[in-house]
Amino acid sequence: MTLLELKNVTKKFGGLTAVGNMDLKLEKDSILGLIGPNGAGKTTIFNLITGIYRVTEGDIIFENKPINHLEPFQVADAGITRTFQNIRLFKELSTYDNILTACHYNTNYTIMDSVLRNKKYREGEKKLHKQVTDLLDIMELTDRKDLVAGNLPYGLQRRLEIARALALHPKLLLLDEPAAGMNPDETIKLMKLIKEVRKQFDLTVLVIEHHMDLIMGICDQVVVLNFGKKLAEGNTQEIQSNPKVIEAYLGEEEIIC
Ligand SMILES: Nc1ncnc2c1ncn2[C@@H]1O[C@H](COP(=O)(O)OP(=O)(O)OP(=O)(O)O)[C@@H](O)[C@H]1O
Repeated sequence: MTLLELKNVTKKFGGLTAVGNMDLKLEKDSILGLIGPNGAGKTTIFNLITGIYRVTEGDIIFENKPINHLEPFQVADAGITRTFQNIRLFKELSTYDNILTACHYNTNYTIMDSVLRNKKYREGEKKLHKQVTDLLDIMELTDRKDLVAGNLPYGLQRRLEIARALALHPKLLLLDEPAAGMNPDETIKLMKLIKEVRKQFDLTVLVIEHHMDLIMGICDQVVVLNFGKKLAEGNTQEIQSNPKVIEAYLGEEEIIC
């Protein structure tokens, strides 16, 4: 079943076509990798899906409904969350509180309940605490829960961003360069975590990444972009042996991995 579809999507910035006539299908429960050289249009696609940018032309369909007119918070409500290329945590808050702020989105008590500290509020808070504790555990951040997020090592900040995105119970998770700045050991650990959370949360994942070992290690399908256009798509083996991809992108592998 197709969860997300881009139909003939174009995004122009003035005279620059960042994404041109893009068709893309993302099957439910799959992990799709989006790769391509710098400036190929990958992050623009994330910004279009999440409502940060408006399409110039075309449609974005999620669960059979168009979402390209929705505001970012409505896209999140529909079940799509993301992480950012440039980490966007609340750097002064603790690891725990960063996840808690996202979990608060799921509460059903009112301001009045919290002022009165009534049963509904207390039960809601207990549920929140459990959600945060579970996410800390899954992302292996429990022993850092009291640390200020800005002081976490880079790799753990990236894991915290994923934990925060998961707090909204997404159906589709968009990861923008989740392994950027990570060493090989951290990358291997991240790959394992992404596979685990995909299963545990029944997630579909769209991931942008320059680390080819991560893409080739976790993706079911890969789409290669070049100058805002689709250059190739297929499974990891097909992509690795595609001469057009090798020429435009994978030939650079030694530099980017
Ligand atoms: N808000 C914007 N205004 C003008 N041009 C933009 C804007 N956002 C992106 N672009 C341009 O669109 C093109 C695609 O950019 P995009 O960030 O999507 O590429 P990318 O594939 O994600 O690159 P990278 O791997 O470096 O992150 C680039 O030429 C970029 O300069």
